Amino acid sequence: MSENTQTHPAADGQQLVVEDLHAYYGRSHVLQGVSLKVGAGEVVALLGRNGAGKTTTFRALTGLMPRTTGSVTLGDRQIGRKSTHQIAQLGVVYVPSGRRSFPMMTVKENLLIAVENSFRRARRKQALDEAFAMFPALARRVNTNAGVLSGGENQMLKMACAFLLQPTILLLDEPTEGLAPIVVAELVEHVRTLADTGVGILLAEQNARFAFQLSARAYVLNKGIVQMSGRVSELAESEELTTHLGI
Ligand SMILES: Nc1ncnc2c1ncn2[C@@H]1O[C@H](COP(=O)(O)OP(=O)(O)OP(=O)(O)O)[C@@H](O)[C@H]1O
Repeated sequence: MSENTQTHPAADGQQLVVEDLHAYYGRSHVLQGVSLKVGAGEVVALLGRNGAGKTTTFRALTGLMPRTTGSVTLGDRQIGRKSTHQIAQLGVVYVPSGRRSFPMMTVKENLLIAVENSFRRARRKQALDEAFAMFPALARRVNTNAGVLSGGENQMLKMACAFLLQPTILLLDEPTEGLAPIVVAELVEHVRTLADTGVGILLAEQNARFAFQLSARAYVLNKGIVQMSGRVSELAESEELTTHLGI
């Protein structure tokens, strides 16, 4: 991964543009022409019920689906045909839902894996310090095995690891899944702080209330199709939204 003069340069202003994305599991045509945009420093919600296609969208954007068509660009680069590793190196980083940190390794060891991928030795300590400053709860658990963290702490660890990969665009998949409301409220602040560093965030959520606190724009998926999109201030008033999300 490329080095920059600052430890965490704000993302370089590149926009993610997805046009007419189709994805298939075998014969099952799951995404049927998804188009969306995410700009630098923007939090954009990707809403939809269970099975609407949110995770499949993220998998398709990061080279994890067996068959896709359509165009995915980051800035002026086509990334749609690249490998998962190359896509991450170019700055599109996927944070899956559920518990996926290395459970038998400590918080610090998990973070070091990300740091060693992204920074030369001389800059690693500074980068780690920045991650701990951004997620103070992790600083208090530095030598704790990731496997015994609470759900909220684990989510923070995943977000901190992603931050250390110096993303341009973060794909955050249901960060609130299974978390208590008080922890969800704390996560709002962390997602905002990440976006304030210039990272564009595409936030997949069933929890529309959480997503609406963070996002100015949203896309609503239903059966692999973008059924609605626009400004959250307008979508939130729509009865159609209630039908699509069951809220
Ligand atoms: N490995 C798979 N093989 C076949 N079909 C799959 C597979 N994974 C998901 N699907 C199907 O693809 C569709 C979209 O699922 P996806 O997981 O993308 O939805 P989602 O919006 O992320 O929902 P959830 O919140 O439940 O993850 C669903 O109909 C689902 O059953």
